[in-house]
Amino acid sequence: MIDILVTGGAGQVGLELQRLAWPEGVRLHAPDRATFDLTDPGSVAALFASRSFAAVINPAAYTAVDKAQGEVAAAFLVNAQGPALLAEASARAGIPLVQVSTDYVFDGTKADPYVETDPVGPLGVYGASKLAGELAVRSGNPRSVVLRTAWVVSARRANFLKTMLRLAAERPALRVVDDQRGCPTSAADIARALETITLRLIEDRDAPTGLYHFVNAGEASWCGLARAVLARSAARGGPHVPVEAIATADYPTPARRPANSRLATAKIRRDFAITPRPWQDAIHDIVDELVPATPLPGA
Ligand SMILES: NC(=O)C1=CN([C@@H]2O[C@H](COP(=O)(O)OP(=O)(O)OC[C@H]3O[C@@H](n4cnc5c(N)ncnc54)[C@H](OP(=O)(O)O)[C@@H]3O)[C@@H](O)[C@H]2O)C=CC1
Ligand SMILES: Cc1cn([C@H]2C[C@H](O)[C@@H](COP(=O)(O)OP(=O)(O)O[C@H]3O[C@@H](C)C(=O)[C@@H](O)[C@H]3O)O2)c(=O)[nH]c1=O
Ligand SMILES: [Mg+2]
Repeated sequence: MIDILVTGGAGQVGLELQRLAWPEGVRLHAPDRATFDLTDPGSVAALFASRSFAAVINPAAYTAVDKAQGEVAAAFLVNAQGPALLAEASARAGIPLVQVSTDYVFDGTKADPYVETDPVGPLGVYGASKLAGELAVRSGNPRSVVLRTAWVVSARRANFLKTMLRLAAERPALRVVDDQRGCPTSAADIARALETITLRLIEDRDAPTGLYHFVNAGEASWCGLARAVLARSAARGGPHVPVEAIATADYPTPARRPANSRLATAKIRRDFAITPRPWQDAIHDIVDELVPATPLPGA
């Protein structure tokens, strides 16, 4: 039996990893936070002593971008110290580690999509803590992949897509920033990419390691994403309201966010033969799950 440890099993990506059909003979272990705290050295040691894993996937994180500005220690504990402990334990066990990271490691000043070799420069605590996690993983376990993704959406847990549907049901109109551009990405698609990478690392000692970007194809502003979500909702008889395009200056937040955090995916396409689908297709699947189609009158 091939046992794979998945952290943060109740999060967006952790849940989708468990919804995937894994090959026969592969078993996921996704302990909840009450039974496994990745920031506690004793908890990590006990889990690794309890069975021999073939690989670790770490999507667990402190993901509250604005709140992190006032909770620096808590963000670094989960996003940097946790990954450092996992890197140490997995390296000692001689197994690969796949870490999930973020587009918010970039400052957003580049005109084009970011590639893996571009310099980083996080604008906030969340991005800085995730960057520290990347470095801890890469230095602590050479058999590791750090997968940067962005703008994660799914039908479960809290995310921007679900916020837009909720607000559309509560308000006559929405105002959403149109000058931050990125790549909306389905948690289910991230889970499939993680599966491909992890199985490859388990099977092949010479599998590629290091930094990779994975996002759905295409790009959007938050305003564009909101409009696409509500258009799909409207088509199914769900909540929809007009979305006004505003500037970042008109929507003040505690954390600064990059104006451009689009990620280029040529490297993961080449090394892992992973082909991301357009973000619009992913958004349709998720909205369709959340907004059951209303039959037409008389139908
Ligand atoms: N969400 C996004 O838009 C983006 C996310 N990412 C990265 O992708 C990864 C997955 O994100 P996503 O699925 O959205 O995250 P979620 O916030 O949905 O889930 C994170 C999970 O981590 C768990 N967790 C937090 N602290 C600990 C701890 N100390 N020990 C064990 N588990 C812990 C949470 O537990 P609990 O259930 O108790 O809250 C939760 O289940 C993260 O690494 C994130 O940084 C990258 C780009 C965009
Ligand atoms: C709710 C709302 C947000 N906004 C703006 C605020 C912000 O600039 C932008 C996105 O809002 P959110 O706070 O939902 O998104 P944010 O928490 O910044 O999302 C980020 O999460 C972390 C975990 C990541 O790693 C990133 O890739 C990214 O997905 O939209 C509006 O303009 N109008 C609104 O009604
Ligand atoms: Mg948020």
